[in-house]
This record gives sequence, structure tokens and C-alpha cells, in this order.
Amino acid sequence: MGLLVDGQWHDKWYDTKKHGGRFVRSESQFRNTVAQGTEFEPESGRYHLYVSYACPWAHRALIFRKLKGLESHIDVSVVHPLMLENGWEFSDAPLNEPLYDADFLYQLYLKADPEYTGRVTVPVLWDKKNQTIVNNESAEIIRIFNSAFNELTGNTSDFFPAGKQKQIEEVNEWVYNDINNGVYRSGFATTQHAYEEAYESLFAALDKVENILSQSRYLAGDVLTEADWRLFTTLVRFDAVYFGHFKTNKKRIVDYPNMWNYLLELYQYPGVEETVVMDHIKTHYYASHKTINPTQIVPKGPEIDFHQAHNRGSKGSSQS
Ligand SMILES: N[C@@H](CCC(=O)N[C@@H](CS)C(=O)NCC(=O)O)C(=O)O
Repeated sequence: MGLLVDGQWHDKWYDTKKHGGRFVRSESQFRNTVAQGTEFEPESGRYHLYVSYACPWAHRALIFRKLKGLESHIDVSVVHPLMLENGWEFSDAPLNEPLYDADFLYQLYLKADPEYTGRVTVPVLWDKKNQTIVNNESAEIIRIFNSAFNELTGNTSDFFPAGKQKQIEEVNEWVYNDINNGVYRSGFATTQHAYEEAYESLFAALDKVENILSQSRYLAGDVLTEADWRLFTTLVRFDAVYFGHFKTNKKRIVDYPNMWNYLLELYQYPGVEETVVMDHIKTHYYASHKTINPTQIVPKGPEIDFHQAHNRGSKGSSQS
């Protein structure tokens, strides 16, 4: 775990002291888009996606690559699940870096900006033509995938439809703060107060989701949108990792009838299951965060059956 400062790698854990023990996530810095008539034109084979299977933010991008039929147009590389003193690393195939034979993800950040200062995060959308990072913010990468390559793929499924955008943005805001990032704010807190603050807002937000899903099929009404996929990547990790490792242990997702069935529905959505790689997820969290789990022992359980039938959309389900 570390970061780049003026192009130099420093092995350093998150500094929570200046925020009273709270974990504060830094802003992503590469924020370009892919569009006709710009520096980054939509082209097949031009872009490369770097992900960790463990990472919920990278997972969003992997899901959108799948849902939007981009697999033959945008190749993907997966880092090793352990993120230790050199940050994200590549390893032997299939966890190798195919373009430059890089050992570490930070080498790609340095290729994009030799003086880069900041965290070295996944996902990264890389442009092979200009040899640089187009974007390293998952919220934007999924919007790029949602529409920028439609002419190439002919896939017009829209997870950010015009009539729903305001509602989606509103949901994203609290889901991000209290749930997606909320689990990290709980797990990376270094004071009791900061932990409890994150824990309370997380479970209040999960109650809110449960309530919405008792009345509506999805978070923004009856259509599946990016708001659902953004929540999904946190929910699918929750019972296996966050509940124990991040101490978010008031309830599991399986204890919320509507949310659990919704999670099953999304997991079983065509193409999604293969993006969920549970051994990378568990190994990464339990064995990379030595400040939280110094023995690096990865728990064997829990046993979770994501294949069981769900009741979403059926008559007589708990939805009204
Ligand atoms: N806001 C970014 C966050 C990405 C992020 O924090 N990824 C984590 C892995 S889950 C990471 O690479 N962390 C490395 C670090 O913070 O040094 C996004 O959504 O793309």
C-alpha cells in the first residue's frame, strides 16, 4: 500500500490522523472521456482496462464492459489480489501486464505522468495510441462504456437513461457516501468515534435501500440502472468481507429480505456472475490490510449461495 509523490513511490498506509481517525478517499485525477472528434476517439482495440477482481470500483467497470458487449473491443488485465508494499502488482499470466510487461501498476501511472502525485488505483482505462490514462474514475468509466462505443457494438442498452438521470444521481450520492465508501469509512477508521459514525450511517442507508426495494423493483424505479450496478458491487462483497473484516456487523445482506433477493437477481443477470471472483475478493481484503488483519489469515466462510431462486418481479413477493 502506498502512493506516488512527484513520480517517486512511497510505501505508506492511509493517513487518517488529520481527519480525526476518519478515512477520506482522495479524488481520481485522470478525468478524460472517449468521444468522436476528441483526443480519445471510440475505436475497437484501442483501449485497455486494468482492474482488480477484488475492487468494487473496478468491478463496476468490468460489469459495464460485459453488459455493453465491449469484451472484443476493450481488453482487460487483472492485477494480483494482494496489494502490499508496491501497491497493485502484476504477476505471472494470466495476471501479467501485456502491453509493457510492467511489474507494478504505478509504472503505468508514471508512463502517463512521470511527475504524478497521488494514489495508484484501479480501475484504469488506458489508451494504447497515446500511451496514457484516459480515466481512472470508475463512475466516469461506466458512463463512457454506457454510450461511447454504441456505434461500434450496436449495443444500445442504456443504464443512464435521459429521463432518470436526476433520480439516479440523487441515489448515487447517498449510496456512494454511506454504503460504497461507507464500508471503507467503517473499516479504515482509526478511532472508535469515526468507526461508529460510519457504521450508523451505513446501516441507516441499508435500511433505506431495503425500504425502497420493498416498494420498487430497482433503486430508480422499475428499470435497472447504473445506480443498481454501483450498489451491487458493495452488496456482493458485504457478507463475505465487510461484515467481518470492516466490522460492519449489525446485519448481513442475507438478513434483509428485499435486498438479498435483489442481490440474487443482479448476480444472476446474464454475464455478471463471471465478473465476481470471490477468492480474489477475500484474499485481497483479508491479506492486504495488515493494519486490520496482521495474521493475513483469510477466513474460509461464509458459505453463500448466490444461485438460489429470487422472488423479484414475481407475484406474492415482498414487493408491493
Ligand atoms: N474513486 C475511485 C476509487 C478507486 C479505488 O480507490 N480503488 C482501490 C481499490 S478498491 C485502489 O486501487 N486503492 C489503492 C490505493 O488507494 O492506494 C474509483 O471509483 O475509480
